[in-house]
Amino acid sequence: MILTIKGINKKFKDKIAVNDFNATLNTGIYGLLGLNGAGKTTLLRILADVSNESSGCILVDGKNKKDLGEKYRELIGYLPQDVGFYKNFSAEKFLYYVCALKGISKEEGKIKIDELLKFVNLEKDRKRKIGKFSGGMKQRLGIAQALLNDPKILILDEPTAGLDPNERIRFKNLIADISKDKIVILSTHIISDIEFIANEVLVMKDGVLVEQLTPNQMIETVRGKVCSININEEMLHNIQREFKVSNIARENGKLAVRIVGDERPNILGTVCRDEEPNLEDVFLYYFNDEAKLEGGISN
Ligand SMILES: Nc1ncnc2c1ncn2[C@@H]1O[C@H](COP(=O)(O)OP(=O)(O)OP(=O)(O)O)[C@@H](O)[C@H]1O
Repeated sequence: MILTIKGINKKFKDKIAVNDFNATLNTGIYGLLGLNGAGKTTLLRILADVSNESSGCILVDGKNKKDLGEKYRELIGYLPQDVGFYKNFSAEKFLYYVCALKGISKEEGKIKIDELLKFVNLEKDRKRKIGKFSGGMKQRLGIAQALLNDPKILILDEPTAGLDPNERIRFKNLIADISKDKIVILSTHIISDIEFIANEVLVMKDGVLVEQLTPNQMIETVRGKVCSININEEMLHNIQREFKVSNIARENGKLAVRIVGDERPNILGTVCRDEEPNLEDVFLYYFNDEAKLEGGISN
């Protein structure tokens, strides 16, 4: 299956949220990466057919979303940022409710619900009220509801938001498992969420697709632009002001500072060492000054 996003534009009054977005997606996992407000949700809502594009079109194997109508929606599984769970519903009741909305019969639904609750590891919690679920459990239930109609295109909007590290790993494994015969599109602003599972990363900035590359290709785009230097602590402030710092660590009483960018510091008596780039460096490079180093100095 080939999903073609062709010249998609979305305008809200005078705001262009998605700007001439073009991409071709095959089976596999695609990470849609961008800062808050980049236009990810807007694009995913258009792909999920809950919002209309201002112009452009979405094609599945060359057929227009608008002409396919209901047939298009049957291909889609969608996990929005806010699912709108009913707190008093049990997991099982909620899934039956979604089946009804999707036009899946009770008999067919029962088989699918049993299978999916097992798959997302919520079988023993099926009778529990969603109001008592953790963030990770809710996300797994969200995935289950998106998979009820066995979609060929799975759209996940910030699926790892609010998950703890363990839940994140479990969730990533689940996605990798699902993606064998599907197009999975997953939006995030956290690079580690897609580092090892995405076949391709689509970098979105101010509504525009700026790159569509494999994680390795992305890393290659910053090769030669990552270095580290050892400095005294009092120099850190100046370095941070002038360069993009991706990591700071203490080393023998000095600070080892990792820097990303086209330019390198030229400090008398210090040597700039070339470093092997990683996706964190890529993120910092693409998102420039908007992305700030979170956390402090690692020891
Ligand atoms: N209904 C709307 N009316 C007006 N402006 C909107 C509307 N929806 C989104 N926008 C604007 O479009 C831009 C893109 O928003 P969008 O939610 O798609 O970004 P995002 O990348 O998903 O960010 P986030 O991660 O914060 O959800 C933002 O500037 C947002 O304020």
